[in-house]
Amino acid sequence: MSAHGTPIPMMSAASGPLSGVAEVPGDKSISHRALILGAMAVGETRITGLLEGEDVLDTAKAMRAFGAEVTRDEDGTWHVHGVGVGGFAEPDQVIDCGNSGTGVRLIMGAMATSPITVTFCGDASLSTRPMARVTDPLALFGARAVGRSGGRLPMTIVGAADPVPVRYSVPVPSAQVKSAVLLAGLNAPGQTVVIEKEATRDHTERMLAGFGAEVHTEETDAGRVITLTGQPELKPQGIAVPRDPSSAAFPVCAALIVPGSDVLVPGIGLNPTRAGLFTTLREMGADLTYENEREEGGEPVADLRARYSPEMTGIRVPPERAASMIDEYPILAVVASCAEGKTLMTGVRELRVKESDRIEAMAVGLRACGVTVEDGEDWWEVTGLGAGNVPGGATCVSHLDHRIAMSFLVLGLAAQQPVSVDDGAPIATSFPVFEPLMAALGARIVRVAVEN
Ligand SMILES: O=C(O)C1=C[C@@H](OP(=O)(O)O)[C@@H](O)[C@H](O)C1
Ligand SMILES: C=C(OP(=O)(O)O)C(=O)O
Repeated sequence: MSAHGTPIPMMSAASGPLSGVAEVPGDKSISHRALILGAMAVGETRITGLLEGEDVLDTAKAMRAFGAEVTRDEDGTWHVHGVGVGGFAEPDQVIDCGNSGTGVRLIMGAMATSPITVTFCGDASLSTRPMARVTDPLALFGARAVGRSGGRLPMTIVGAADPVPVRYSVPVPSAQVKSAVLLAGLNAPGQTVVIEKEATRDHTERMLAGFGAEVHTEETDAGRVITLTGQPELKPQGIAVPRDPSSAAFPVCAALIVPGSDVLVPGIGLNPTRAGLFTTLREMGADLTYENEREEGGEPVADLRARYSPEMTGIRVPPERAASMIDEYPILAVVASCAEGKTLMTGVRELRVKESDRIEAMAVGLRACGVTVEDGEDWWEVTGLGAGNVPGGATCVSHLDHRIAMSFLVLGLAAQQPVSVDDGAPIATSFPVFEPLMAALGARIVRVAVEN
């Protein structure tokens, strides 16, 4: 089964130098938040650069079901007419969040302090992912959740009619959990406090402040303490979504491992809570430079230039960096396969509960491509073979996971034999223009016809 339809088998093969400019689409995390906060503001929010991937389109659909008016101009500008904090209507249909953990968890938070009852579902991947991490703190506000065993979707949330504010220490490093609690806190009276030991992406805090909410972050010995004052009137915004560093990772890493490549990826968001991969690649010896560093819409941005880097070496990636590159470990493992020596990644337990168990999915596929990978619950280690030495030649299983599919397709560009993936359909959840964008750089990535 694919994310939203028929599987699309794909294959990639050794390519000539990749060159050109790769304009990757808008940031997925920021796009979800722009739609949700736009729907909770009073008046019209205007969004440019919104990611039009399936995950975000499912969130747009959900916001309509809650009563917001969400429209798109022909030029790709989106408009959200919000209903105000506490103004969500009860949807008359099940909210299908497709493949998106961010979508379902943030929307659960946003509705949990309104007196409405909502049933959520998702695809086969999302239906395996843990939701108790969100419904536990939402229960403290007074919301009730009934789902499948193990706290899985489909799940119904009965929102709190008289919510109370909450003080919550997030037990796992998760921006989705933090954001769900903050969004729930919007419609609770008084102050909601979230404490996170490890800093995770802070787009919700930044955007809440942009919409006029009173939100403060304090760095303490216990971690980040975020305090939100409830029941604000959110003021609609103009939001320019920066390009997604998690999508930029694919053309950047492809350029580093394909001989002769020189690729420019302009306008990439380099919020420090997201940029860990690029720091790691530079430590490995990648020829990766930041050009034209600037600030756009309150986020640091630069043009990334990546050139073929045959001399990269394996490193130990520090566990405290994990949150800032959590979605980038699969593609880092591909680069690590083409570097000299071992790359050890620790503190990465969370990779096991993404769209797939990403350590397992990558380890199995890389081994089939001739790379040695060892792993434990919270770590994995890739033994690099050096530039040009990865055999490839396998069909890898994507497990409904866009990042697994894209990672193996990038590996095939630098491997000795082509690499196939059983299903590239999930790529459309986050990077709908991956195929034409990579083709324009010179990458040989094709769909494989299925015989009936
Ligand atoms: O808040 C977000 O937008 C996201 C948070 C991360 O998930 P967790 O919060 O589960 O770590 C990340 O993996 C996901 O792609 C997007
Ligand atoms: C983990 C991811 O997304 P989500 O949790 O929103 O499904 C991702 O995009 O890599």
